[in-house]
Amino acid sequence: MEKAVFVALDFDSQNKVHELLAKLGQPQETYLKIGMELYYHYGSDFVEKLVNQGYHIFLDLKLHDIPNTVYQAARQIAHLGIFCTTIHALGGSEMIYAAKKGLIDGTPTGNNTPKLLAVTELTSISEKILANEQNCSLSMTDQVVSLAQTAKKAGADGVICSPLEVKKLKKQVGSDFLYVTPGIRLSNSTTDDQKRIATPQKAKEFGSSALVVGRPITQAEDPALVYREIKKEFE
Ligand SMILES: O=C(O)c1cc(=O)[nH]c(=O)n1[C@@H]1O[C@H](COP(=O)(O)O)[C@@H](O)[C@H]1O
Repeated sequence: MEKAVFVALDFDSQNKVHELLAKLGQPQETYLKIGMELYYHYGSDFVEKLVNQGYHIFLDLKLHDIPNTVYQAARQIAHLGIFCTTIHALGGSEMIYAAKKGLIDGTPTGNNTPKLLAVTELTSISEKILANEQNCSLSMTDQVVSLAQTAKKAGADGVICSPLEVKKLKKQVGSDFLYVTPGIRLSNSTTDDQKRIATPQKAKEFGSSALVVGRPITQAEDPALVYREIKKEFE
């Protein structure tokens, strides 16, 4: 996982996924993220197909429910042979603990338990939205640190956050925890709906463990070129 670049497959059809993978021309060790869009369309068969082809799959379903429901869902997810999955840290420590236990209990003997990543504040949330809509009196960084501390205590393996928070997180939460960062944009990319962004180079300087990149790669004229550029900048 260290220094992985997860390509976010935010597509509405399998054909588009296969077209992109053919363009990337990458062998099996590629890290891919499957999100709600593909999962709700094709279900777990599609996930298992890519797992069986040897890809490292980040299944991003962002679970957020009562602990028992999340435990049962995580137990099912653990059968799929995926590399990591997500929950919302805002669900609280009991829910995070239940997710971790579900992943452990559901992992078939001999397989690795999927890593559990807790989403802190989405990278589409600004300081202003945090204050005005979530009524949070902490600064963004302090709120992310607080959620990460809760997630770590409850057994998560890492968090999803913006690269902008990683430096402080490493100091206050520790280096023995994963900091996986979306909100990645090259200096010439559009920001789209992302608010807390950084370049791969900056993410590297701040200490991100891994990147999540969607549109800058998937919507590029030459996705393989951009993918290689991002990997080179980050590694
Ligand atoms: O959990 C995530 O992966 C995630 C968390 C977050 O805070 N922000 C965020 O953008 N993501 C995901 O990362 C990807 C970013 O996509 P792009 O903005 O197209 O690079 C999307 O698949 C999002 O679902």
